[in-house]
Amino acid sequence: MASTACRNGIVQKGNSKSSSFKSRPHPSPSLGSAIRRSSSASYAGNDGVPGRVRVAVRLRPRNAEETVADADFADCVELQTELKRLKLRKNNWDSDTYEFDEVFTESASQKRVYEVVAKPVVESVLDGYNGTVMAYGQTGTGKTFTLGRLGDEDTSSRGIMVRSMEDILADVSLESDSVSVSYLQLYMETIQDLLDPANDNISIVEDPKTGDVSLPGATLVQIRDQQSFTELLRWGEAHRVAANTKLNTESSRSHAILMIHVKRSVVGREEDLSSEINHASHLIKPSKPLVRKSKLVVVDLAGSERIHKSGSEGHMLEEAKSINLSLSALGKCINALAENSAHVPLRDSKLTRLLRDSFGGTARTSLIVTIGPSPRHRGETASTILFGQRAMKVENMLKIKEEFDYKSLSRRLEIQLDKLIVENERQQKAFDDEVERIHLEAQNRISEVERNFADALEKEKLKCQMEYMESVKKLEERCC
Ligand SMILES: Nc1ncnc2c1ncn2[C@@H]1O[C@H](COP(=O)(O)OP(=O)(O)OP(=O)(O)O)[C@@H](O)[C@H]1O
Repeated sequence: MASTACRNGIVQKGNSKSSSFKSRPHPSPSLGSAIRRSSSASYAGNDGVPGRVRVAVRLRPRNAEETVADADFADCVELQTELKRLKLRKNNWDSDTYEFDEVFTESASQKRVYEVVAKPVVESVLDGYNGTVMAYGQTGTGKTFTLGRLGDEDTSSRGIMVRSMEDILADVSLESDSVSVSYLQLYMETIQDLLDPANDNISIVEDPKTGDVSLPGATLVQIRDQQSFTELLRWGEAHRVAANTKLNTESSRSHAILMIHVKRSVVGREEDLSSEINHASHLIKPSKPLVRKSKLVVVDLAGSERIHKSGSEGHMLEEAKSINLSLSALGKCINALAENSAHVPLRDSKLTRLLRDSFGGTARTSLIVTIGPSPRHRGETASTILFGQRAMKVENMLKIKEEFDYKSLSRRLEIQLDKLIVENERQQKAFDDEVERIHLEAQNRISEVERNFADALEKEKLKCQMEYMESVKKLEERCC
C-alpha cells in the first residue's frame, strides 16, 4: 500500500479510502454559487460579496491515436462523479485522489458543462458583477471544444461562448441596455485584435484607483443578435487558426480572450437623487438613473505542456518559453493568492495583468481544467490537476460597479422639461380662451342692458308724450 500524502490540505493518496479523505467545505451547491438577485435587491451599494474561484475538471474521450496506442493500458484517471473526485493513477495499485467543485466525464454534454461552469457566472455578469470563465489544460484536451465550439452542424455541441451570449441577449433589453464584444489573442507577450488583425500591439491600461483593466485600442463591436455574434466568433477564430497554421501547428499557441461588455440601465431609489436635483425643480422628481457596467471574460489559454515535452527549438522554443512564462506567471499568482501571500506578482506577464481582476479580484471566476485520459501524458495531467487545486483556494471579493448616469438624467430632465413646456402652453391657451369667453359674455350683458335701457327710455318717453298730450288736451277743453 502506498504512503499517504496531503496536497493543498484536501488530497489524500494511497488506496484512496474515503474515510481518510479530508473533505473541503462547499460554501454553495454548484460551481459558481448563485448570488443572482433581483435588480432591486442588487442595489446594495458597493459591499463586496466573497466568492471562491470555482474549478471543474473535464476529461476528454480517447481520440483515435490513443485508442490504438493506449489499447493495452488503462486511462490514467478515474472519475467519481457522485463524490466530485478524480483519481490519478500512479501505477496499478497506487493513486492520488483530488476533489473538485465538479468533475465531468468524457460523456458530459456541452449543455451540462455550460450550465454548471458558466451559467452562474453569466448570471452574475447580468447582475452587474464582472465574471471570468477560463479553460486550462494540455494541448488537445478540449479547451477550445469546451469554450469556442460554434455548433454549426450540431447545435448540441455549442460551447460556452455561444451559450453565454444566448443567455445574455435573452436577458437584456436592447432599448435600454447594450452588449459589446472584443476578441483578442495574446501571443508572445503581444496582444492582437482578432477582429482587426492588423491591430497587433494593443496595450493594457490599468485604472490606478479601481484596478480595472481595459484595452482601449481593441475593436469593440455592438451585438444585437446571436447570429452576428456567431459570425464575429467565426471571423476571430479564422484569424487565430490562420496564425497557428503559419506557425505550422494545429494547436493553439496563443491565449484567446473574448470580452463581453454588458451595460445595463438600472433605476435607483428616488430619495437618493433629491439632493442632486433640488436645484432643478421642485416639480421634477425622477428616480435615480444608474448604469451598471460588467464584463464577462472568456479565456481559452494556450496549451500548458512543458518545454522539454514540446521538443521545441528556435522560434518554437521562444514561443514555448513565452507560453510557459505567461502560464507560469499565472500559476505563481494563483499560488501567492492561495497562500494569502503579501506580494502577488501580477505584473510579471501580460496574461496576469489582463486577468488581475479574475483571480483574487472583484470578479466571479470559474476555471475548467481539461485533461486527456492517456497514461503517456500522466505528468502533464498531474500538473494540470495541481493548477486547478491551487486555483480552488483563491478567494475573490465580488463587487458591483454602478455609476450615476448623468447622460440619462439629463435626457430624462429634458423630456420632463418638454412636458412642462407643453403643459404650460396648454394652460396659457385655456386661460386666454377663458378671458375671451368672459369678455364676450360681458359684452353681451352690456348690450342687453343697453337694449333694455333704451326700451325702458322709449317707453318712458312715450308715456311722457302721452301725458303731455293729455294735459294739453285738458287745458284746451278748460279754455273753450
Ligand atoms: N469532450 C470532448 N468530446 C469529444 N471530443 C473532444 C472533447 N474535447 C476535445 N475533443 C476533441 O479533441 C480535439 C482537441 O480539442 P481542442 O482543440 O478543443 O483542444 P485544446 O485543448 O483547445 O487544444 P489546443 O491547446 O491545442 O488549442 C478536437 O478534435 C476536439 O473535437
